[in-house]
Amino acid sequence: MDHSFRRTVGEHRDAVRALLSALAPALGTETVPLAAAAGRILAADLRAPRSLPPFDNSQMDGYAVRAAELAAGPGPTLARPIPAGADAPFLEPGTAAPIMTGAMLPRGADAVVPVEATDPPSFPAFVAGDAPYDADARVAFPSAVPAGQFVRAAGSDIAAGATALRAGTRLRATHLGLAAALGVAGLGVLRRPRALLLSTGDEVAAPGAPLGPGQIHDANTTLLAVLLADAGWEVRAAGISADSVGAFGDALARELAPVAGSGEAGYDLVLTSGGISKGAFEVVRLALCARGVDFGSVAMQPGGPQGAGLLELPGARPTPFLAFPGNPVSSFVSFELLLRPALSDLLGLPPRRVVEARLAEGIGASPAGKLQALRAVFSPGGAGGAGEIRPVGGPASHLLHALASANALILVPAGTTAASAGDTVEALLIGENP
Ligand SMILES: Nc1nc2c(c(=O)[nH]1)N[C@H]1C(S)=C(S)[C@@H](COP(=O)(O)OP(=O)(O)OC[C@H]3O[C@@H](n4cnc5c(N)ncnc54)[C@H](O)[C@@H]3O)O[C@H]1N2
Ligand code: MOO
Repeated sequence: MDHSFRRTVGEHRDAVRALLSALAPALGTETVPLAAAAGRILAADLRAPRSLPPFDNSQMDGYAVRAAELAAGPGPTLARPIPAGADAPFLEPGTAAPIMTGAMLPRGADAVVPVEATDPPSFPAFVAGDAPYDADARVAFPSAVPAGQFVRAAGSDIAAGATALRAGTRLRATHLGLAAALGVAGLGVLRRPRALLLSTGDEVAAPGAPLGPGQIHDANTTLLAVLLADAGWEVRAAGISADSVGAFGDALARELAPVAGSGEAGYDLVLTSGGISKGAFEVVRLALCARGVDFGSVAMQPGGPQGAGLLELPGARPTPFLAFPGNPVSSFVSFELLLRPALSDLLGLPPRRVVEARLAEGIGASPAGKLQALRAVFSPGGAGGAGEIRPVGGPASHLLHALASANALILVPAGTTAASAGDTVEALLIGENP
């Protein structure tokens, strides 16, 4: 491989995909209780161990009846009420059984008449147990009731043995509610991949720490940790390494030392920020260019400087490694354009949506030959019309405030250097995934 690459966004994205492609099969699985499975990836198809509903039951508070009897002649007399959570006794011909929503439909019945459709429109006192059972209580029923009315048939939601959830599903509340209804207490999910995050720079201090002259607070650790955690990763934030090749190498070696007893490093990805461009103290590049990592430039702005490779440190397992640029917006754009697509492929992370939108104001000075990602606010159009998009801040990669107020990245193609108000552009939505 060329050790100082120049790549298009697509080429580097593919390189990142290739680097991480071994990840999913190597993750292994674990079984977790349902409440802990939210956001995790289902490891194998879940087959329904029973039907839902498990038995025919009533959809209304009312009376279980034989529909044909109502049309035929004198109304049925009242049987004893059917308690919920119990086996329903056979419905004798000529009778109607008071039944509550969810109670088992008695054999012999084929429809339910809601109580408000009868006369009187409320249950006699014995139904609630407020009076002794009264075989002489009379209720008038409508005469035309279709068979099946208000009956929830066994298996009408899902039949026993059918596939309830597919392997690869990123589990949400609705999936887990279904598993719970099927009586499944825990699910086999992919082990969460583990990432090690390391920020670099003598000028960078942890949020909360006092700042010396020329120092700034570390935005990247938080930004990247949250992006990875949202994507289902377990993240160890190893802090900030000084701008010294020795200190950086020591920090990496310490973090990647084999986990006691397992003989393996515990990370599936190491991600650094900063220290990779053309300065005099580019620690990441200097420390790792001879250790399996390639550094170079990708035709995008922000996010041009990049490093990627299989990190080889003595005593540690080769580990996928990515180096993002230090500017916070560059790190964010690198995650969205280069890393997220690989995570979507591997881990079922929903891809970001790309939309077309009309520019509310013109844009200019996009660098020739580079894809530019401009921060912007997208407003969806009404009634099928294209939405509108308005750039916020500017193209520079230190503008975190503008990034925080953006919900989209305008993607200005490599061949375009300017566009006018009213032109249609493509934008990546970076707000909540649908
Ligand atoms: N002569 C050149 N200089 C630069 C070039 C170039 O092509 N020629 N490229 C510029 C571009 S583009 C970028 S992006 C940056 C990338 O630089 P590095 O990845 O080496 O990052 P640093 O120099 O360490 O930092 C850049 C910038 O970001 C700030 N920073 C770093 N870490 C953090 C953090 N964790 N939280 C907040 N801010 C951080 C740092 O203070 C710098 O201001 O290089 C350009 N230079
Ligand atoms: O690529 Mo740098 O990320 O423009 O600021």
